[in-house]
Amino acid sequence: MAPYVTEFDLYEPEHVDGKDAVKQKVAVIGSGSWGTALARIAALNAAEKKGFHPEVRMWVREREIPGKGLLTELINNTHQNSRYLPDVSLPHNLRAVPELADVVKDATLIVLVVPHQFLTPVLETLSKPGVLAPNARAISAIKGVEVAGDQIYTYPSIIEKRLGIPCSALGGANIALEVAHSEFCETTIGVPSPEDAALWHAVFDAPAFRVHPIEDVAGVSLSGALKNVVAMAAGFVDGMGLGGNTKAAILRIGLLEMASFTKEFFPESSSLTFSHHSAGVADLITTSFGGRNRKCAEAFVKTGKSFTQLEHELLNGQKLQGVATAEEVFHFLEARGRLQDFPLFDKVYRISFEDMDPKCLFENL
Ligand SMILES: NC(=O)C1=CN([C@@H]2O[C@H](COP(=O)(O)OP(=O)(O)OC[C@H]3O[C@@H](n4cnc5c(N)ncnc54)[C@H](O)[C@@H]3O)[C@@H](O)[C@H]2O)C=CC1
Ligand SMILES: O=C(CO)COP(=O)(O)O
Repeated sequence: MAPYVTEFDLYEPEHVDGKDAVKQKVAVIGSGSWGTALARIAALNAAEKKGFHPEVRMWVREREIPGKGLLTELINNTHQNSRYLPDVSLPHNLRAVPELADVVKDATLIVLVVPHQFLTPVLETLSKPGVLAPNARAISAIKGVEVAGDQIYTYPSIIEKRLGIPCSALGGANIALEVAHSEFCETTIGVPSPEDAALWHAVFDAPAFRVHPIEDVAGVSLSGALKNVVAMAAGFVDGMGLGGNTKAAILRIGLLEMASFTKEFFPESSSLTFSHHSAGVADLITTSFGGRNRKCAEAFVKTGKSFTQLEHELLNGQKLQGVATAEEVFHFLEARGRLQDFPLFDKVYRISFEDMDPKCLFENL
């Protein structure tokens, strides 16, 4: 079983003739609310810590903002990403860049944080010869899974395979706006080696953003995906006007399904990831009270509108991840003939996609 917290030595840059042998260069791919919040922390740390290139680049999908100009210029001139992270000042060493290849040029530490729907074209560009530095390593903060028939893949495993570089996972009770306002919280990073632990800890650890590395990449990534499905169930509970007892019961049952799912299909993962870490129980709680999946699921029950419409109306360009994950997980369990042991995951799908009455959520739980 993976240890409770990985032991690692704090990152110390190597020196040659009194100078840093390697300057770590951080690139952040994604500039939504979470991408911008993570880029902000990485840039604050890079400006202060030894061994880091001071500029952090963030990939921004270029667009014209009517009456205001190009989005990248707007972010670089105002040092704010007003669309996705309003009223948050960004450090001046964080630079918005529209070309993906320019963002990762010479980068040694690459943070992937696009909504999972948009990862495929990103990986296509990054996998072209010469785009990535040979010593690059990645971390995924993406919450979702990919399913093909009866096979399921986490994003770090997809990234690692496609790009041929080690990939860690970052996840925790981290609502982006709260993190960007420096409200104290924790995050978990699943790492393939102590070296990755040291580097990613150096990139992200901050007084109000405590980073705990563990040797469970799949567990961290999966818990981030599966808790979104449970958070939808929590939203259905809110939509039906039910109280705290019901929601707590749903979270407990959901956490058990998350842990059973991981134990059965990713046996190398540790059950401690769910019970002891921010990526598990803590992320489930915060998302089920303050997340976008919860909010849209509540409105789904109250209004009868589709999730596509609610995403458009309620999220101002941000993306819902739980609906797609509920669908992926349902089809995977169906293909494996294992739906009967995951009644909560099953119901979330049927309520979302098959017009099942939300009151049926509690049957067979
Ligand atoms: N927002 C949050 O509080 C947290 C989010 N996450 C995860 O981080 C990942 C990224 O989420 P957010 O940063 O919140 O993004 P978001 O939900 O704010 O989405 C906006 C982002 O999507 C991009 N986008 C929209 N349409 C696109 C397209 N057609 N092609 C490429 N990109 C497109 C936008 O440029 C922008 O970067 C997700 O997997 C999410 O679950 C994880 C923890 C916290
Ligand atoms: O993952 C999150 C918090 O850790 C955010 O969840 P939502 O996508 O539901 O807002």
